[in-house]
Amino acid sequence: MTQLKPILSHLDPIIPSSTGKFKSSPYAFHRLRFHPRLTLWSFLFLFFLLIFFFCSPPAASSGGNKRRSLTNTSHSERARLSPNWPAKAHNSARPQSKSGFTVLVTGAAGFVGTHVAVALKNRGDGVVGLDNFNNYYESGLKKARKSLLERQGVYIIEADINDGDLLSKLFEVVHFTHVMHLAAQAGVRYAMQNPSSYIHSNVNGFVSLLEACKNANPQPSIVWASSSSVYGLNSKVPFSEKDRTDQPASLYAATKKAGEEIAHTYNHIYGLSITGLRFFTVYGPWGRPDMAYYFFTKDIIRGKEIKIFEGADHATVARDFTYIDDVVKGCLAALDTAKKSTGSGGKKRGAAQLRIYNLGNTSPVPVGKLVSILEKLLKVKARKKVLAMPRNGDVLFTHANISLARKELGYKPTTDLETGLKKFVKWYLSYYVSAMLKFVSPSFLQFEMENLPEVLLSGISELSMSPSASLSSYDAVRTYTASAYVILSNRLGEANSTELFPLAAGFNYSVIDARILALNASYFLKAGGHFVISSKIFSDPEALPESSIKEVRVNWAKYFSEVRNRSLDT
Ligand SMILES: O=C(O)[C@H]1O[C@H](OP(=O)(O)OP(=O)(O)OC[C@H]2O[C@@H](n3ccc(=O)[nH]c3=O)[C@H](O)[C@@H]2O)[C@H](O)[C@@H](O)[C@H]1O
Repeated sequence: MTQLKPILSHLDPIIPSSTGKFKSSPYAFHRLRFHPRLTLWSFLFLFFLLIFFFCSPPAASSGGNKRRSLTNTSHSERARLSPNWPAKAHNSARPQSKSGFTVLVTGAAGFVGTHVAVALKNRGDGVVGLDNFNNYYESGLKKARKSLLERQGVYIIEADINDGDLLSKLFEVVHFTHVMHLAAQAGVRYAMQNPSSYIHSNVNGFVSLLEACKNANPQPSIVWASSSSVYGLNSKVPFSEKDRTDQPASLYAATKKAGEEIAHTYNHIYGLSITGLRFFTVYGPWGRPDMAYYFFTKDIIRGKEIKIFEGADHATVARDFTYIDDVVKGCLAALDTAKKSTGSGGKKRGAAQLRIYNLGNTSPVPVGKLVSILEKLLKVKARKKVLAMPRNGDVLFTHANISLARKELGYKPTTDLETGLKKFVKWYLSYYVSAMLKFVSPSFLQFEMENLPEVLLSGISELSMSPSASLSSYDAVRTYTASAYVILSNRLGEANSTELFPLAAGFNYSVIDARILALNASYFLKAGGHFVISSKIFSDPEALPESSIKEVRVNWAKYFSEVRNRSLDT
């Protein structure tokens, strides 16, 4: 009976709640002893409470059938942080230039976060990154961005912005002058699959961060990423900051709009200086694989059909695609022009700056045009399917009016879509090819990354082989074969014969296409062949039945012995 006391204390007002004040009262004991029903109900209550506690899913990972649960660094996983993270953060935060800022970049392993963190570091600011490394998209890309940042001297803390304790500790260790808040659950359409992840990051996470900022002494100035999606169903073009933003078309947009209102509150009550930036479909190298330009590139290369959305009555869907370097300049200008927060230690001391700006390109481009630019750059014809835009949060078009940002931030985008996509495609191919090249001897392949798009079609002559290239180097690759397969139609004696090739393992199948095509191209070139790649990757190689995988392996081995013999003959 005694072990029930703390629990019963919440149920029975006659037992004092504070254990220190608890005195064993014969009256109380008497009441307990003579109310068996109360005891039974208490047991039941306790039982159901425990069941609820252990069975309820965390907010970020609540998912229905179609939902994907995102893994975030939870508070309990903080043990994964290196024990000397405060010292590392402290070092990383030290500005190199005299007038440099000390900036916390949240979402630093994300697309925009990585670019902004590098730009800040390069100009002499002290930068600490924070990222939860969730699995919304391929974690390898986030890790590669992290390595890039580490090479630049930026330390990233692996933690979630919802971890208030960690944030308070961080703000004690480092006196940030600025916070560039880019951590968010991105993506418009995914909000229908996993709505709670948007509330977790974009609402709860934002509040958690603002709480830490408001309590910090000194309070930092905050610049954060809102979104063009807040314009929702607004039809007045181009979108101006004065236009209505009360008709969000997706939960993503609604959470970004909520963020703008939350920013107002924290500015009003606590004197935090806050600047929101409405990004317009930002694209470029190190981009996000969930965005159309990125997965269109992947799918065009692999010959997979892409869906192009259109509005009612075949209306064109268009976006004001904005190149990453232009957006980074806008972010830095927002930090540079941000006034100081006025509060300290959680108290407001005067009115503080509150701003919102569009960061777009001011020239919307139809999605069809985006695809034709990619086709031109990749020299591969896309397999297109035009579809009515699903009702999943998308809007028909976006178009930024950037007069305000131009006037107050000096923001002036200079990159048109074709120029920006050219840089993206170059990066895409070099990123995925260079990763593959780690598996082969450096002398095996030497080619100009610039020429890779040629390779993908028929430009085998563009490929320059190292004189020391040898077939045995290819065998080295073979040892890594495993999880993914590509069909190559080759013209090496057997016109249009189709073979299944195992691809290099150690990578997610979705990221290897270009590397593999280049490798196979090199091999066949070495073998004296000419061939056209009409490649197609299985949409889900994991789904191949085990029996067919075995068969493929046998075919593969046979194939290579045949090819080797042939190449020796030539
Ligand atoms: O500015 C923003 O605030 C948002 O920009 C981005 O959203 P969106 O503009 O929707 O970009 P993205 O998905 O690349 O679709 C581009 C176009 O391709 C069309 N689209 C898309 C998929 C497809 O299969 N077919 C297609 O036609 C589609 O209809 C659309 O017209 C960010 O993802 C988001 O996080 C947020 O930052």
